[in-house]
Amino acid sequence: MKTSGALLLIFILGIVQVTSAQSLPKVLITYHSESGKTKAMAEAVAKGVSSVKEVDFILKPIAEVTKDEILQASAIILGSPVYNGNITPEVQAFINSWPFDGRPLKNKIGAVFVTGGGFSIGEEATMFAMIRSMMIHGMIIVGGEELEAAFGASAITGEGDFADREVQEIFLKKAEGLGRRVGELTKIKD
Ligand SMILES: Cc1cc2nc3c(=O)[nH]c(=O)nc-3n(C[C@H](O)[C@H](O)[C@H](O)COP(=O)(O)O)c2cc1C
Repeated sequence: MKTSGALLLIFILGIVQVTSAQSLPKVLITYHSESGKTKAMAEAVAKGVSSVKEVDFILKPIAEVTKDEILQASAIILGSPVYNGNITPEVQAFINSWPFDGRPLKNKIGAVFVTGGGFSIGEEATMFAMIRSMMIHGMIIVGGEELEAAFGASAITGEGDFADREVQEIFLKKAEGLGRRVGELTKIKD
């Protein structure tokens, strides 16, 4: 009798654990990156999200994201390199693939990050291209923790001291702060 009681308790605890693991809000961090700079920013965003307890995240390139992952995410943090002052065609195609009928993305949190070769040759325009699309879907837009990441996190990767190097710490910190803020707000909201 005692043994069966203990087994029942273990079974119930197992169910509770599985249920609570399943119900954690999820942040989808996704990006396009050809030479690794935007990927490095995405990893820093993930570091920020992972510092928040009871929030899960998925980190993967846009090419690997499924429709279910988009639908199930409580927040989407999207990253693009700047190409000719804009998002890349791959990021545009990804956004175009988001389900629209019934506006299933409405009230999900949205945030953005970019990397661009130079100062003031497209990084803000690229952030706003993604933000505009997110707002068309009814998403709630969130900027970074710092004033210097007000619209999202950006990194300069090809000009002056920032050329021919890894993405610099000052930019990675902005990305991390963005992830942490989105994580915290996702937790409050869900
Ligand atoms: C086709 C192409 C167009 C680009 N256009 C711009 C641009 O308009 N402005 C800018 O700041 N950087 C531009 N860049 C530089 C990239 O945005 C920059 O190198 C970025 O960090 C690359 O990201 P990735 O390493 O994740 O691919 C361009 C790069 C390519 C390949």
